[in-house]
Amino acid sequence: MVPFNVLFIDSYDSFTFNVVRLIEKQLVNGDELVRVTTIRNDTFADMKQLVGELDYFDCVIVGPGPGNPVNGFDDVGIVSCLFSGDELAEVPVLGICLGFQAMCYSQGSAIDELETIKHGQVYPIELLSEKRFGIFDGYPATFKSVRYHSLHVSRASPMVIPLATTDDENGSLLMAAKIKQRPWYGVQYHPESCCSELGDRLIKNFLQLAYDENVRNGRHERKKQLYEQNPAHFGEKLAELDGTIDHSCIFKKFKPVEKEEVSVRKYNVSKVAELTLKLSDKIPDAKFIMASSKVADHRGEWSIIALPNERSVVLTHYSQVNRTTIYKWRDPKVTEELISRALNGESNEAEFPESFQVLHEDKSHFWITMGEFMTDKLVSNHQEIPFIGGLVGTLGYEMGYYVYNTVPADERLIPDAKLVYIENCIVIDHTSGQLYCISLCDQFPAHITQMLDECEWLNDDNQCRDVSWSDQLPADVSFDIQMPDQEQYASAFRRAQEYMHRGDSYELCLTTQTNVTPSKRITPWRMFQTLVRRNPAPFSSFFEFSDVLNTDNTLCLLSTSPERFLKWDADTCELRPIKGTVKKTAHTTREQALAILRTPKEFGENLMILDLIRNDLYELLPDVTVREFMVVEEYQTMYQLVSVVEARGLSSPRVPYTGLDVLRHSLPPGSMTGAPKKSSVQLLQLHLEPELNRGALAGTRGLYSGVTGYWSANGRGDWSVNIRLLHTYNNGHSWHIGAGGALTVLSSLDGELQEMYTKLQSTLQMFN
Ligand SMILES: C=C(O[C@@H]1C=C(C(=O)O)C=C[C@H]1O)C(=O)O
Ligand SMILES: NC(=O)CC[C@H](N)C(=O)O
Repeated sequence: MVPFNVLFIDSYDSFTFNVVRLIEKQLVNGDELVRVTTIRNDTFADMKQLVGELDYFDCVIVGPGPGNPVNGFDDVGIVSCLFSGDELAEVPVLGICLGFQAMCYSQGSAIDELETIKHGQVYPIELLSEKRFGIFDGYPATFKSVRYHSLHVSRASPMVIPLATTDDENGSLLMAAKIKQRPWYGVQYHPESCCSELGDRLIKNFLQLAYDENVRNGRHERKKQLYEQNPAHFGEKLAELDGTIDHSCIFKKFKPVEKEEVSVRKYNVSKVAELTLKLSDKIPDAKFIMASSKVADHRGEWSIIALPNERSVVLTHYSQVNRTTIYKWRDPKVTEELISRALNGESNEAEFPESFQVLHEDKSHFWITMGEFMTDKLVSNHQEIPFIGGLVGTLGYEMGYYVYNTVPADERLIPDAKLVYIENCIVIDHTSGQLYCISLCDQFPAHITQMLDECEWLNDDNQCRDVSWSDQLPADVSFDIQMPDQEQYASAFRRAQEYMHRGDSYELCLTTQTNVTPSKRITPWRMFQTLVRRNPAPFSSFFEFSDVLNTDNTLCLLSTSPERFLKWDADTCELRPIKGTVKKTAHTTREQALAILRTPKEFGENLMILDLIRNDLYELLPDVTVREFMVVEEYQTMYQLVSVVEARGLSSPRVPYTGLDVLRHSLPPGSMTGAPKKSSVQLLQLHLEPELNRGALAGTRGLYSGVTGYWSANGRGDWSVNIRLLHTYNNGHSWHIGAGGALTVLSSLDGELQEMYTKLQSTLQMFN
């Protein structure tokens, strides 16, 4: 039987797939499955192209999005002209938010900016008394729904039949309507938000109305005939439209096998978090650390010390020149000069040492390179341990969707991603007090196990806590600190407000860059030791890559991140977006922080990102739930509002994706962009941040706002957001610190400036 087909038109919104999944969950006419085909608002250049496709669909749903339907195709694509001609006259349509506004506008209604804008706010929607049928069949007189809009239907034309309203500071506002003589319906609110009630009923009612309408007007019969004439062609047509949005996977999923060479040696150790750093300090070899310097529920339970060796392969991507280098860690034949010539295309392969390769590929293909690199290394061993070896490293902000490294190719080349393949590691479970020395090839360094065997304090909490290093940096070093310019910040803030008032974004995470130059280089390890003492956090990371010998062109990253971006195991993904920040003073209690963090401003800020994260997950996975809703977490210098979202289904044979796909797909982290992601990222990168961060590299964020973590050989992964970190591209001769926060229409300049400084201080304080 041919399913009930819905054409969904997406305006590059960050809530799209929340709606799409809601539609797919419904059954029409009791038992007909619903199939949704999603296209973008610019997939077709005009209505003539789209009209030929309509007979394949039972109805059209026009989703939310940035922009204003009044501004035409450039702003909202085909949504600007969907309703103006007769092409859709008989087609049942549901417009949501932007789609609703476009529909009403086409009928002669006026669209204007709201006086008081609502982004991520819950309101009672009141049905006009006689309208509790049709799309509102079975509804109570009022129900709660989330609003995300700057614009509204300020004057409804006579063609618009009002169905629902809400009241706020703006007066009474139109929240739902039907168009006269057309099977067209629309809602201004967002039925798909996780804080909206009865969203599924609205969709179900609409789909049923669409079915009944099509039976009446003959469209149902036409679609049936089209299908019966050539079912294969019908299917191909839908597949072709589905393919207009790239949902390919990085590599074909397979079941890895157990490998005998994997060795694990266990020690009982103290549960004290400082153990990791104290132990690291005793290991003279190079190491990368993903440590918990603050153990808390569900995060920071594990610490990892990854030990690179001469067999470790280093993958580095430079999107400025679309090239990836692959070589062995500290291979004496791989020099800075060789890399530089290879990246600029000045050398040929015959000159390359054996371990060295350069791939000409864009950042999107880099993910495939990662996947190919790992496919023969994935094993089924030790699923209970989060990391057993594998790729560790960092992916910068510009690796994400819609962001580009805008530093010209003839300027200094900045890596956007660096990952090192690790065969040996120490993994510590702080909750059970277990330490594992793991080798993927049964060659764990003997001198380290010997050191552990002889170590007398591994089990002694007090001795573990007693770290010997200072919380101060060496007194003979001074620091030149270039802070963000307040005037520039104020100007960017005001322009951000204009964009949000115009409806181009609902939330913008505006960030600044601070540069610190020490009078004398301090080793990254010494810097990190002080940083973690000053600002302990569950996701502290230390990466001094030093992957090429004899060069200062080396990437280092010292992070004290409070925020997990994405963790995955065999079936489940977990994301923990933080949105909402209160500075800690001697007088703020947790209760007071909670009261502030639950005000409309912080609530809306968090909800928008929560819905965005649901969307990013729903795009690939069928089962997404909000496990924790806006809880307060306490850190050294601030309180933060955190939500936890979980998605299941990675192990399902119906899901072609792996955790790596989810990671690729959901970068950059929504908590660092704002919503909708595409428009917000572009406004930030092209219009707001270049001037504000003139000292930085042409408006790029670099490692800040990216992620750091691992993809383990046993298939698991865990990545934290690159915030509260220092990073350097020149081995610590100068450091960059990013700090920022999400702006909404409820933000005040002073409040946001304070928040940005509070975050900046969490790292900058180490220089005092
Ligand atoms: C932008 C930063 O932090 C992000 C923004 C937050 C906010 O707006 O409340 C909170 C945590 C991070 O997701 C930063 O620390 O620089
Ligand atoms: N969520 C939306 O669809 C928003 C529509 C429109 N851009 C507005 O801001 O009002």
